[in-house]
Amino acid sequence: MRVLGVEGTAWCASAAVHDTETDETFIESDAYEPDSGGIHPREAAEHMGDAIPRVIETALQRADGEIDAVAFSKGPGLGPCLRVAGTAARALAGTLDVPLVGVNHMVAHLEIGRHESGFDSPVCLNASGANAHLLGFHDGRYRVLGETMDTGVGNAIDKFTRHLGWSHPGGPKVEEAAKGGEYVDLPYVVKGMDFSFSGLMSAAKDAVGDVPASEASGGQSEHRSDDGEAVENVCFSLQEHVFAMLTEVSERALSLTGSDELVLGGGVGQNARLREMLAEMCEQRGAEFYAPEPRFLRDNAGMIAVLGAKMAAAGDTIEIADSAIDPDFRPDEVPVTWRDNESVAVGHGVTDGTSMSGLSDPRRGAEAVVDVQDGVIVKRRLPKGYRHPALDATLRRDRTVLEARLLSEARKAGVPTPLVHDVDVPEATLRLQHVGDSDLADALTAEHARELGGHLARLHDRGLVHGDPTTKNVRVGDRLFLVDFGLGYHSGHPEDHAMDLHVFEGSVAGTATDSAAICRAFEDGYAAVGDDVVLERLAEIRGRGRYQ
Ligand SMILES: C[C@@H](O)[C@H](NC(=O)OP(=O)(O)OC[C@H]1O[C@@H](n2cnc3c(N)ncnc32)[C@H](O)[C@@H]1O)C(=O)O
Ligand SMILES: [Fe+2]
Repeated sequence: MRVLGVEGTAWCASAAVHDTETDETFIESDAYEPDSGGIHPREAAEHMGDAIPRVIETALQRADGEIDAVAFSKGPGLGPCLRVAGTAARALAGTLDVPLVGVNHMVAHLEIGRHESGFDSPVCLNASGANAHLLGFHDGRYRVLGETMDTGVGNAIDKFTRHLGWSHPGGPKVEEAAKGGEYVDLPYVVKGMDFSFSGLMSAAKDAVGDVPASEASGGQSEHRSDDGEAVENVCFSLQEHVFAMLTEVSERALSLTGSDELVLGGGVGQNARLREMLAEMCEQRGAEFYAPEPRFLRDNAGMIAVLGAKMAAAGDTIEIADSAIDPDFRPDEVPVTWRDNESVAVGHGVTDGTSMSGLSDPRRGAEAVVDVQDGVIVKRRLPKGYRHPALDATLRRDRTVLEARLLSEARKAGVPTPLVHDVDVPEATLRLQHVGDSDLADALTAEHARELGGHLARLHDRGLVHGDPTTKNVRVGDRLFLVDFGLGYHSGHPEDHAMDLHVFEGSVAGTATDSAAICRAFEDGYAAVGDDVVLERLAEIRGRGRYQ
């Protein structure tokens, strides 16, 4: 089968032909480059109007007119651009009298890595301009295991470079400038498998200070402002922080799902440092890592044609009348018709291993290695080779200290936690009481979810946030125990409390079969003890469109 793909979500006007017999993909692209600033939706749509017919013509010539289906990006993306590309795709399917396939651009970023790697059921990190999220297949859909709470990763970096006056896109220029840089401290914000860039980007802008207009031009690494840190140092550190955050949450997703395969997708995936960190993390934990070649990472119609072919083969085509574009099309809205209903979430994962009982072999979680010595849990945060040593030392120390403190504060708030026998800060090691018989992930009932809801409400009431309350960080015995407070902190803000609930529900949606009933019981349990404002904020977080 030969499928012609059309891509036009934002900056890249592209058409491609994928041949399923030979597995060859021809791609013709024409990029929009703004004269100044970021992407202007109207200008980008004008570019689409010019370039889409041209790239389609080239692709058609290449295919000698033999096309069995036309696939196009239905969303997410910029409405004006999507409309132009969608109209062209519809017209072409009509003219050729072949079926039309509506593809989700984010799922395409993921599927191209799965296709190329031959992996069965990987976790996928999508690191693109307007998005950043982790996806895992479960119960017939790609579930969002974690994502940015504000801007996409590429857009965050591009905004920083706009502050420097550098032209769009900024990502490759930061990569270049970072080569001469040294480490400076910046904020690092990870909440379970979610993360946020806004604080980090403001701090990076503050660190460089005001950039004189005369210097704000091309994005060379020697730019220095009068009152701030050298630009190359900030670029270097920005990469170290942003990519370590993405690598950490990827590792947590591998742990939570028990998967040992990771694929990368999206334009930021072209960055060598990000790929290096992900590869090193996977190697350290014995997982496989695959990054597609650059032409399949940045926006391109090849990935649309490849997924379009799989969908067409599964009969997943649409009528013209149902082919409206959707600028907010989320990946978890797509019924996955082209895969067997297997699942990445096999539930054998460990996040920090605190849950391991009586094991002779140490177990490696996302966060730490845990073993049992004389009935006592020994939890060591070993250095992570992928992180810059200074960042690594800070995170290991701070998290060890905070974990010990929050475990005891939580107990005072009436929430069962293991006793802390000993804290060794230089070695980032805790000795903890062994609690419970299994993880909540292996004993996930509505009753337990309700009890957990109550415990989180008690924590929040005392101004404590767990930070990572997944089903793997709760132990079940005669009662529930909360463990692994390493991402915890103090806050009385409803947003932070609601994020705890969001993280728990994300871990349930990614792994459990009856997730709706579990989440209902969880929220009931929370409502019985806690503040309604937090549940209202949770609904708001859930409804937030994150395509910025
Ligand atoms: C909705 C859709 O239009 C959007 N696509 C998109 O944003 O284009 P994509 O090609 O996946 O990613 C572009 C981003 O990728 C960044 N980028 C490109 N090369 C980079 C590099 N070497 N290092 C860091 N970032 C890089 C650019 O700065 C830009 O922000 C998306 O997938 O979110
Ligand atoms: Fe993209």
